[in-house]
Amino acid sequence: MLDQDIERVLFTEAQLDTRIGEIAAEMNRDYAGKEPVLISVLRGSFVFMADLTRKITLPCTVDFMSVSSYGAGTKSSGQVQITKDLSDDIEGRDIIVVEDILDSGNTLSYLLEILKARKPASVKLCTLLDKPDRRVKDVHVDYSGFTIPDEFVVGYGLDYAEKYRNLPYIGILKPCVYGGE
Ligand SMILES: O=P(O)(O)OC[C@H]1O[C@H](OP(=O)(O)OP(=O)(O)O)[C@H](O)[C@@H]1O
Ligand code: HPA
Ligand SMILES: [Mg+2]
Repeated sequence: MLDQDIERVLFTEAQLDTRIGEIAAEMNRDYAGKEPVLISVLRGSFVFMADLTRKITLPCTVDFMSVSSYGAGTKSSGQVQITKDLSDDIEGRDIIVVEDILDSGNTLSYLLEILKARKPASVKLCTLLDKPDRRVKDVHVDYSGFTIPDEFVVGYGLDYAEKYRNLPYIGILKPCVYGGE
């Protein structure tokens, strides 16, 4: 059972649902009269993206980009690779980048630079989790779900070595699972 590898639950399904409703309500106000493009950063943000977009009542479009920097470990390699690019042009569009977690900042600082170079009308960042203790790159966040301590978390899209993404809650992984103390 996946549950056995979890030290403690950080956010339950109900807590996630409530907070995501609040973020969507803010977006519904901020983008009234506009038609933003929500860009999901795969793979980690797929669950958050699905729940967030269903709470957005504005006309919007979705697109997907895939980047990877963690491989099978718990520390950023610092090397970010685009493994799938967007399907559509974003020039002149209001874009909202949707991420599961902002940790070292390596992924998003790289990604945001690439997206800004494509001349969108505006760029905002929405991250479900923010882990500021491990930041090495400065990244401005517009919508943040929760600030979390310096622990490796999994579930609700977040993985360790590609596992645990299907847990419906967010939990702290037992360090013994990844060889920590
Ligand atoms: O701020 P950072 O230290 O860069 O970490 C955050 C990024 O790392 C994870 O992705 P990962 O590279 O593991 O790919 P994944 O989304 O497929 O799990 C996570 O989903 C974020 O995209
Ligand atoms: O705490 C984390 N959990 C899962 N993936 C991650 N990518 C960066 N930080 C994390
Ligand atoms: Mg990951």
